[in-house]
Amino acid sequence: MEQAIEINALQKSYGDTPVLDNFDLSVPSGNIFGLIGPNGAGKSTLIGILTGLLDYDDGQIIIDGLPLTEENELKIKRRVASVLQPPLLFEHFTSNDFLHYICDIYEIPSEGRQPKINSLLNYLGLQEFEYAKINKLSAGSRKKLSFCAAILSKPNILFLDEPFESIDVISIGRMKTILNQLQNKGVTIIITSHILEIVENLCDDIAILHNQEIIAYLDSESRKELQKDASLSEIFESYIEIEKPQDDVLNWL
Ligand SMILES: Nc1ncnc2c1ncn2[C@@H]1O[C@H](COP(=O)(O)OP(=O)(O)OP(=O)(O)O)[C@@H](O)[C@H]1O
Repeated sequence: MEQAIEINALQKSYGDTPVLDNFDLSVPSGNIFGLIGPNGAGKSTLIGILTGLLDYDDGQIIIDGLPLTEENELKIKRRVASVLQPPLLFEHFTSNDFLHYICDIYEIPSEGRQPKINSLLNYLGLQEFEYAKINKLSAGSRKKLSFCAAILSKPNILFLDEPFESIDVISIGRMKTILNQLQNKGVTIIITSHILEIVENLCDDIAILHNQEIIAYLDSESRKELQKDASLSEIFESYIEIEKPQDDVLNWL
């Protein structure tokens, strides 16, 4: 099976503290891939590295068949898009100007652009904010706008770091519909989320990141087997060894 992303022996530390240690991961092409893990596990750090925003110390990364080197960086950036946490936006642009700017960067033809922008804004409940300055938008609207920008750039690989945080249920449903359509077109989607019910329903393969490495990789076969008797939350808890607090620890409440 072709891999959209291949990571070998990746090392990343902040100062003396390792976050990813001898880290390996492959994501199959066309997968909606869920990366889950406790707070501070390193999910955003990994997404930051894969989107070229963060440096790493050692290791090999191949994205869409191209080794992540300085030479390939621009080519890779043209093939991937991301929604980061917090989303990267230009605060003083209007929503509409921002989306046009993204289209310019990705050389999306100007003909037919506005109807595409409007249909996305409309579909995700952002139409009334078309001419609003981004710094006036709510947290959920900012995230949805960042999602629109990522979709407009027509990526081969889409990185979504906590895409559903602050989003209302109707918009979540619509984002999921868009993601399923993109998958049907062959796009690979990598999602980090703490909302395990969504990950469970939306994702194909799921990996658990903990203690600087992938401690479990659940492909569709192993998920079928494990999820006969347990939800993803229960599976997650069974893998993450967290010291249980004593029952009376919050008696002071
Ligand atoms: N710029 C930074 N400098 C120093 N340490 C950092 C920096 N960014 C992240 N860290 C640390 O790296 C570790 C991994 O952080 P990261 O944000 O990647 O985790 P995460 O899995 O995305 O967490 P969460 O689920 O809470 O968003 C944490 O211990 C965090 O404190």
